[in-house]
Amino acid sequence: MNIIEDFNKKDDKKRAITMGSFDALHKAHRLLIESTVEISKQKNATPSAITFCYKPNLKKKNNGKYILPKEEKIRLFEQMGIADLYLVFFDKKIKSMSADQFVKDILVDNLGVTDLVLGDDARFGNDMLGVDELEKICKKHNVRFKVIGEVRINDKRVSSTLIREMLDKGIVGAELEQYLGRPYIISSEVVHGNNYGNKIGFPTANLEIGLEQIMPKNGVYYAECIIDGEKYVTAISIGNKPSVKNPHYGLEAHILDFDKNIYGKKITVIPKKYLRAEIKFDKIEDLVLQMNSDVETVRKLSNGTLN
Ligand SMILES: Cc1cc2nc3c(=O)[nH]c(=O)nc-3n(C[C@H](O)[C@H](O)[C@H](O)COP(=O)(O)O)c2cc1C
Ligand SMILES: Nc1ncnc2c1ncn2[C@@H]1O[C@H](COP(=O)(O)OP(=O)(O)O)[C@@H](O)[C@H]1O
Repeated sequence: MNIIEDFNKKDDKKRAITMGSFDALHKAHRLLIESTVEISKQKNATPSAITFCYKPNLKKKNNGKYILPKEEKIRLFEQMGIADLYLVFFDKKIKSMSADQFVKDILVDNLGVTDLVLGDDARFGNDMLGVDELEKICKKHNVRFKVIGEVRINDKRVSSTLIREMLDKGIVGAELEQYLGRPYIISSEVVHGNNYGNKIGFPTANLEIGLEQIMPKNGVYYAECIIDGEKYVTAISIGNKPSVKNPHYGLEAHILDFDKNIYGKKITVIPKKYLRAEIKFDKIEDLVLQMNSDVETVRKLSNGTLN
């Protein structure tokens, strides 16, 4: 997949394109991308997408927080068959364009767009036009226009806001994934922690999480973890570990039946079920007892002796 960082490079490709912030790359987003890829196949066009770059301090929406880290978002676009991904800052010049100018000057003249696929709530241009007006503009410039209607599951509209609310409530695993249409994963490099885990008999791989990344609510979860392509049953804790010195935010993973040095490795964690809130223990022995009990719960959930 090509990652293109501005709209100025012209070529002679014909493109079917979709556009949006795609914060969660949830089920409705996936339908937009699937439709773009399908149209591209039929029309022999290049399947393309436009999405926003992150500028955490400038992007006020959702306090500058996002669900998908940039790297993960790129991976998902590629996996879904997008060939050209425009990862572009919406700078002053683009912001000041009307929808008509954007379609004509950027989409048609620069990018060679023949087909535009948008969600039913899409709006763009300094005039913030919605899909009815955008359809007319596309017609005028000979761009075929397709709107993907609302996606509802269990009577809820699938949206990035819904996904954010679910993560805030600690909803992960199958329940969350039906709205995402894909596994929910957290991928990061294993870094050094306080070196305390081994001392208390519970080595925990520490994953550093950017403060801009929206995470499931703090607490202990049953999870799986993928290391070098192998899957392991895992107990994770997300939060500030209030019982120990140097409390700081992160994700800690105790991998069951595992004993290897994995510092520096990129590992993937798949949270499956929220178990409990973080507790501030006064005595480390109590923390260890609780962690033992968590591991037993996780083991039972993984072998089906507990639901
Ligand atoms: C399953 C599990 C449950 C945990 N529960 C708590 C908790 O309730 N309270 C807490 O302060 N820390 C909790 N932790 C975090 C531990 O305090 C932390 O893993 C330990 O201090 C080792 O940290 P280190 O890897 O930085 O050395 C938990 C960790 C795991 C893996
Ligand atoms: N079962 C296991 N689960 C997690 N990490 C393990 C396990 N066995 C060995 N390790 C290794 O031990 C490290 C964690 O040990 P720990 O004492 O908690 O140190 P730190 O505070 O640096 O995370 C992991 O980063 C990993 O390299």
